[in-house]
Amino acid sequence: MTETPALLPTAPDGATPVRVLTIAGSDSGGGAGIQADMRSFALMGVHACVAVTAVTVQNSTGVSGYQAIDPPIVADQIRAVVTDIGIGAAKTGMLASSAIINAVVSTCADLGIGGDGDIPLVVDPVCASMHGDPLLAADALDDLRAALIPRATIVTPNLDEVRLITGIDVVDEKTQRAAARALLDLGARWALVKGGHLRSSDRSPDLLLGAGGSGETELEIDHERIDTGHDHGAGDTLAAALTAALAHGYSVPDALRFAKGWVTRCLIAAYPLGAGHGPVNPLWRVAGDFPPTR
Ligand SMILES: Nc1ncnc2c1ncn2[C@@H]1O[C@H](COP(=O)(O)OP(=O)(O)O)[C@@H](O)[C@H]1O
Ligand SMILES: Cc1ncc(COP(=O)(O)OP(=O)(O)O)c(N)n1
Repeated sequence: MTETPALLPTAPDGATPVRVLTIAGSDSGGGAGIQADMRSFALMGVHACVAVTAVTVQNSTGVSGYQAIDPPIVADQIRAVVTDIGIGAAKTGMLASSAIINAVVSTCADLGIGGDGDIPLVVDPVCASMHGDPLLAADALDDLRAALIPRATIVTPNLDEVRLITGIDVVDEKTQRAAARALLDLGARWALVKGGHLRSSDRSPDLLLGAGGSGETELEIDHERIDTGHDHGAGDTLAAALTAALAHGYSVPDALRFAKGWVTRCLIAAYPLGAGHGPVNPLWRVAGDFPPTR
């Protein structure tokens, strides 16, 4: 078995890199949402296109409001970049409302993103910020379950999101597995139940379940907990790394091995910001000597 590399291959100077699309909300504090995606994508060496779904008013202490984008404008952003620039994979983050979920789902279906299409779709089912501020209307949960999750190549809820979506309270490995199965039953090809919020544990175990080869594949991917209060954007960063690796053609389990290494390294480098929680930090990639330009 070959080892999953810690970094993705990069394109030589002047060559078009692998492209991805993030369909997500803006975080004015720069730590989560589109901003987390963009900085991780850039530092992983992929070109990221963007479909903005909402503009949040957010800092390190929470989200005080947001303005959702008109659903046809969200759909048009997706169509404009996919039909011109082309992408190897896409991810969804904050989608704010049922109307945006449905616009995203029907546009992705038209363009072969997720479902049985050729372009993998990572669904990070963002429902609320880490402070509990809502980022998805409560009446949009049915469409999340019935329309978006069935298009997901992989769905990546945290424990709060899994409880809202499946009703299962994950407290240990058994309930984590039951929750992953419930997500597959909703129609996702793969389900990753993240253990970042299993606060009782000194580990951070994520459980992946899905269809691989002849039967079902299960992978528990674990890391010692990093002792940091600065984990804002961890879920976005993990999903962005999964998306980049899938765009490079990795299998879902290998993409997860890469992504877990990436987010763990970003948690080690996380820094304080403002009065609340600071962000996970992919800027470790630019530390060190600047390489010669010629
Ligand atoms: N303190 C931590 N130490 C190690 N890994 C962590 C820590 N917090 C989160 N993770 C990992 O980061 C990823 C994102 O998880 P999580 O924080 O649960 O997502 P979200 O940001 O969506 O709430 C998962 O792989 C999780 O296991
Ligand atoms: C605009 C926006 N999108 C997503 C989130 C949530 O980010 P996530 O990485 O799930 O993590 P938390 O830091 O909130 O746990 C957000 N806050 N804003």
